[in-house]
Amino acid sequence: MSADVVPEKAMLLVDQAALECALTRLADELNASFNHAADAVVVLTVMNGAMVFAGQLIPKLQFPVICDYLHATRYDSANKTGELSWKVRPSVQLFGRTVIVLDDILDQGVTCAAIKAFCEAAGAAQVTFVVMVAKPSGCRRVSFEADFVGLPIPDHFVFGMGMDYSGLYRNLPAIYFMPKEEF
Ligand SMILES: O=P(O)(O)OC[C@H]1O[C@H](OP(=O)(O)OP(=O)(O)O)[C@H](O)[C@@H]1O
Ligand code: HPA
Repeated sequence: MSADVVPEKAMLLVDQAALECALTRLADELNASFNHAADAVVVLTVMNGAMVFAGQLIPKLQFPVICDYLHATRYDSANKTGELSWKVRPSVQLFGRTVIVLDDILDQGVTCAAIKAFCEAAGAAQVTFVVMVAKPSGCRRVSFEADFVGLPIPDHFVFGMGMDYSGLYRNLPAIYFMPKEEF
């Protein structure tokens, strides 16, 4: 997608080159941590936001993986409460498995905390959270930190690289934010 379809007043926060570096570093860290796993690792992508992140990160992983997804969202047309609503649960059995969860953004922490509780209740042996970007800990509504973070970002509403702004712009290949006065 070319820059002329970025919304007016949007500011670039992380360009494509910086994202590529962050994804390569994340993959190196994951490859170092999981290359001795005895069994295939279940990689769960959190739809919708993490689809672009996962699509770029997963091909860089060099250990056996079973790819699956879950769909959980806090905001959609049927739910404006900010509570997590589950649309699709993972299909693969998590019991006894090593699980890596990929999400695009850690903000208030509600989504990741609920997914962690779900995986633990399903009997996963180990659950590791990998997020493309993380807002500062002060943004959390529940206590949660990811195990691996691509890039720390400031507390702005961000979009692009899978993250939406009013349902749009997930296809932007970089991360943008809207200045607070425009938001
Ligand atoms: O840390 P939190 O404050 O819980 O927010 C993070 C979550 O919010 C977004 O999902 P959203 O519910 O907007 O659905 P989407 O992935 O379909 O955009 C994002 O993709 C994360 O999964
Ligand atoms: O800043 C954000 N942008 C897009 N989606 C989000 N979900 C939580 N925070 C954000």
